[in-house]
Amino acid sequence: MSKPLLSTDPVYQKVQQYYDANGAKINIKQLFESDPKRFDKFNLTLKTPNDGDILLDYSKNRITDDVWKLLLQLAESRGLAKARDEMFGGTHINITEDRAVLHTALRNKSGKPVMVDGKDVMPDVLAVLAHMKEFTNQVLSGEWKGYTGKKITDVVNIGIGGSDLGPLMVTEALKPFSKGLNMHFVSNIDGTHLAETLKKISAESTLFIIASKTFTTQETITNATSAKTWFLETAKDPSAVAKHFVALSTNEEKATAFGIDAKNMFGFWDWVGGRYSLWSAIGLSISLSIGFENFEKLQEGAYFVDQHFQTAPLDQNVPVILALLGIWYSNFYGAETTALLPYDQYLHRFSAYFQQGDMESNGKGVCKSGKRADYQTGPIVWGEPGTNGQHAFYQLIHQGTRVIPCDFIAPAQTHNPIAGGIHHKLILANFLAQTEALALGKTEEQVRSELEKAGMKGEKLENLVPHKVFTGNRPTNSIVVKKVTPFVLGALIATYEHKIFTQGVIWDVNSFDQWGVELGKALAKAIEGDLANNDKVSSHDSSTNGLINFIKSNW
Ligand SMILES: O=P(O)(O)OC[C@H]1O[C@@](O)(CO)[C@@H](O)[C@@H]1O
Repeated sequence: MSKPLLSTDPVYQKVQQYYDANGAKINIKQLFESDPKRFDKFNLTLKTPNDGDILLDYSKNRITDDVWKLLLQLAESRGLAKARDEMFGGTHINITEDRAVLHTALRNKSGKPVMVDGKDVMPDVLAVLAHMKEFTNQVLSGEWKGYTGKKITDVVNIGIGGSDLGPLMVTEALKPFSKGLNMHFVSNIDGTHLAETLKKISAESTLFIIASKTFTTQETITNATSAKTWFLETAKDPSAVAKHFVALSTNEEKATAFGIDAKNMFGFWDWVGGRYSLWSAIGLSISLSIGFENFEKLQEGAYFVDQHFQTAPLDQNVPVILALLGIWYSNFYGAETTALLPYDQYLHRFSAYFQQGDMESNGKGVCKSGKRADYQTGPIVWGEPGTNGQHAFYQLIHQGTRVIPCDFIAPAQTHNPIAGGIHHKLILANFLAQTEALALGKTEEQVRSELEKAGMKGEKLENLVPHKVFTGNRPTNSIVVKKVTPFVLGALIATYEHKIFTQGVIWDVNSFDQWGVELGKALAKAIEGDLANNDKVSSHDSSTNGLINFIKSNW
């Protein structure tokens, strides 16, 4: 049963009224001045079994007790609890594809069944995990040999979107846990991506993973075909393919048609969305990189947050808190983007991962009811690791005209305490300073006083002052973990998955289909034909005709 448009929800309208009356007056610095213990009220700690605490500090936000209560009521009025139970319960909440959404089943450590259409899917899930474990151990032990008898030294994951971004992000984030294989990721159909990778590997000691939920994605099949051709130029014997190619897919028919041996197939199911699939067979490259035991710890971290998300009261629920803050800024303050800023170099692909995770889930303009949303839905997600971002775009975040809610993520401990730990102390100091500066800013009086102390005066000083004022009042969340471990990373990823889910419920969009990627693919197919010869084209709009004809006159 579809919901009324968010804008017609009585609680939403109360939030709007509160915003209209107070939004412009809420000032983070004043909130801290009026309540020096503000942090105590707006922070939450998750106590993990063996990986330390995870702290969420959401006090540096433009929220008062009153609006926070209203936002929590909004989550209730939009039926979050019921929607959450439907997801975990296997209801076909992906209504346009008539599918359940159960990436959570992949990491279900309860020992209890998960029913999809009357069938417990856990035996199949566990069977694939067992196959992944066996294969991982065979490769890492050297038992699995290439066609010349050499052990595998390099793994090339060929996939795109959810079949690339998750494995790439996680293997980068958990490099300290690497078991020693050289990991490569090829995603772009631009031949450069594969060509540059092939320069680094030897056919006889490389395992190619063809990762594709549908096994129809043009980029992946093109790259896989070229990789197989390259491989056979050396190996010659087609039977060697079975030792060097495996497939991760829901489509066994297409994978075997490609030439993958059925026993080298690692399957998953249509109730696993591509951008939620790293927990599935798609995570095989992760398992090969860090070992199956660490892959399971990654899953356990996600399961820990699944439990938290399902059981914690909404006002003590980390994904819900992050979701409601995002709604407050996007639907009321008009923020169009949100920045993910990990202060940990290993997490350098974290933001890129959630560009797909968030924007492909909630980048929807039509609600589940079929009505067009007359309010903002999914934000633009972006970001780079600190401190690099500080030297690229923090000028805009600090002094620009836009509200950019930022999530900072930082580990108390580094994996690389080089130079006596000074590097880590400095990155932590920068992380802490940035959130403080964004919240509190620097007043005109402070600027003037500083410039006068530096000996500046008169017109020169007056002209400079406005340019050096920091308005502050720029909202941030800080998530601090003890150390980035497989468990902690799994918890972080699941936290954001459930934040995205929660926002999708409130906006009433289907967070689990992605029809928006289809039109471009279809048009590309048509243009492929135009590029098959040197004839001038005139069948498109004048821009596309002009572009095609220019390319043809220059190739
Ligand atoms: O895993 P596959 O089926 O090759 O899809 C790859 C990616 O393509 C999409 O854009 C869907 O077409 C993403 O949703 C998906 O993760």
